[in-house]
Amino acid sequence: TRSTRPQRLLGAVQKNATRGDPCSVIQAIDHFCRNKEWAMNVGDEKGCILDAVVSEVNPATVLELGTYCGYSTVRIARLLPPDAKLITLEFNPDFAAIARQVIAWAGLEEKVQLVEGASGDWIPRMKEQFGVKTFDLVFLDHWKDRYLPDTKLMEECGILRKGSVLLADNVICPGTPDYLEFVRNSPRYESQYFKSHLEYTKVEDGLEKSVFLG
Ligand SMILES: Cn1ncc2cc([C@H](O)c3cccc(CNC(=O)c4cc(-c5ccc(F)cc5)cc(O)c4O)c3)ccc21
Ligand SMILES: [Mg+2]
Repeated sequence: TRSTRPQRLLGAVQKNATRGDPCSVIQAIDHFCRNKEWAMNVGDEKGCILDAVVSEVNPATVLELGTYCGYSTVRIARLLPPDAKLITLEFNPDFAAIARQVIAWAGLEEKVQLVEGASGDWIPRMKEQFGVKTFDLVFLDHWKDRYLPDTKLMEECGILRKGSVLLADNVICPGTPDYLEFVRNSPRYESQYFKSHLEYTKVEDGLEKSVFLG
């Protein structure tokens, strides 16, 4: 039977990237998506903004909502200090299977815990299951209508601390209007918009960085 796009993306990584070299994995995926098949990775342009925020926060604990093929997982994990931990949630088993192999090809398995399941089910279990008290950085890139409910859930579960940074992809395209209105108007967040473009296109998109004020 015909392969899937994630399978073809993994093939491009295994063919063109060097094992243990995260930058070559990132380049191989960006080349594949720009020249062969578009895929919904955060991409190179928004990826540079993601890199800057990760470097600024220098997080010990990161939560990623929506792994997909692991592109942003690799982008983030490659910048983390040695004993930092990235937990990434993926509910789609086919995406999870590809992402595990992409993360392994980059040699970043030690820093990444990929959990198969839905954000709503796992956010309440972070403390007991993984011994994580709070997250220094959360990258939101899953279903756009889940950004707001999951942010409220993270607050309720106490996994955000004063200064925790939320970085949300696609706030313009496909768009997350309810989330944007919330973080921009809530007194409990200091929000900033980073204008960019939808991955591999000229369409406007951007990242919203929101600092939880406790
Ligand atoms: C609950 N829960 N918990 C974990 C979890 C994980 C997932 C999956 O990883 C998953 C599956 C399908 C879709 C997404 C969201 N991503 C998008 O929909 C998206 C679209 C576009 C775009 C833009 C323009 C187009 F024309 C078409 C697609 C550009 C982008 O960067 C995207 O991130 C995420 C889902 C729910 C989950
Ligand atoms: Mg996205």
